Amino acid sequence: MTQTVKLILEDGTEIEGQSFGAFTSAAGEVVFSTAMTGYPENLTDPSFAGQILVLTYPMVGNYGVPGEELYESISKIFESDKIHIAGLVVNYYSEEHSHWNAAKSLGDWLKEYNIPGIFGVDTRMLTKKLREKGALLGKIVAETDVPLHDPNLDNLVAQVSPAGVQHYGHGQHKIVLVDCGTKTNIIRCFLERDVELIRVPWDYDFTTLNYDGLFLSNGPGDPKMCEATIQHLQKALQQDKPIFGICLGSQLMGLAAGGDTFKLKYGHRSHNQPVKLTGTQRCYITSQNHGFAVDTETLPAEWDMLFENLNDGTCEGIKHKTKPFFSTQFHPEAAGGPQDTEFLFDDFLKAVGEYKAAK
Ligand SMILES: NC(=O)CC[C@H](N)C(=O)O
Repeated sequence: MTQTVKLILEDGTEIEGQSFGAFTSAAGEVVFSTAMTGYPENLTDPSFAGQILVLTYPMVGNYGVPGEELYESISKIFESDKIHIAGLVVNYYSEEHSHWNAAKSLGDWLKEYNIPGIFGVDTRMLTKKLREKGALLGKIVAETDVPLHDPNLDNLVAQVSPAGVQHYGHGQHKIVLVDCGTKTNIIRCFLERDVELIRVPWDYDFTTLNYDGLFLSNGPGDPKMCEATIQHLQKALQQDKPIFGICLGSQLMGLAAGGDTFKLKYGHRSHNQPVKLTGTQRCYITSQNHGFAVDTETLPAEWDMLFENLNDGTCEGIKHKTKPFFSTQFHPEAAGGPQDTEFLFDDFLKAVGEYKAAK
């Protein structure tokens, strides 16, 4: 027996569907992802905080949710320690699941974190609407109504960033990871390499630390909310130590460099976004999940666009012309999605090695 719930959008659209997960109401920004798999990764990616996620792949839940396993005290399976989305919208929810490592159903997992899901929604119609009008505010309404709420007005990074400093791994390169809502696969990617990782909160003054390279993580919401990170980063940009940023980290690098960011109409969320490496004809297929982008036109003269999105021409990463600073708007750590650009972690650590050798 399922219960009826509604998805209501700010433009007045009301769609009736069936409840799965928690039978509760929630508001957020409604965004869509065209990735065909990867809901365990997406739902636990802190970058999705405040968002009601519409999955365009028609059948969801059929492979269940894996059980937790730990790796160096972090999750081996998930991208953080909880579900971050505000709600989930699917066409067909598969109540039966089957997979070798499934431990529970998607619906039960959502219930554990009190997150509502709605199924039986024409997600094709909904996605067309979001593409035409842009991302809209919306809410899933069960018994009690809730007001619409724009999560981009909140400092979501402060909500998902850790409270204290943590250390991981033993390696020759000491990397500071500024955690604005990092995906654990970024930590795993570093720990598989020759790295000692110092994970610090988003507003921590890392400029006082002794390190070889600086990494800026992904994270939720509007990058302009991260004033403290931008200020610290501006100091780091005065030095020559290598810096690498992913997604929100790329936007923060752009802002700290003196450039601007803007909100994309409906964002890029999928596992098959084509990006071109500037100065080459080389194209990579990438995993993406973002609603903002660096405005390439506003970048100071000493910076270049590093990658370009081949669908809409927007900036997919930036690079300093002379110093070892670079970033990607896409996710080289994947999880989920293609792993084709994971070599960028090696490129960064190579730059760190070269910096240390030159010193
Ligand atoms: N995945 C991310 O880091 C997203 C960055 C930022 N919150 C955006 O939506 O553009």
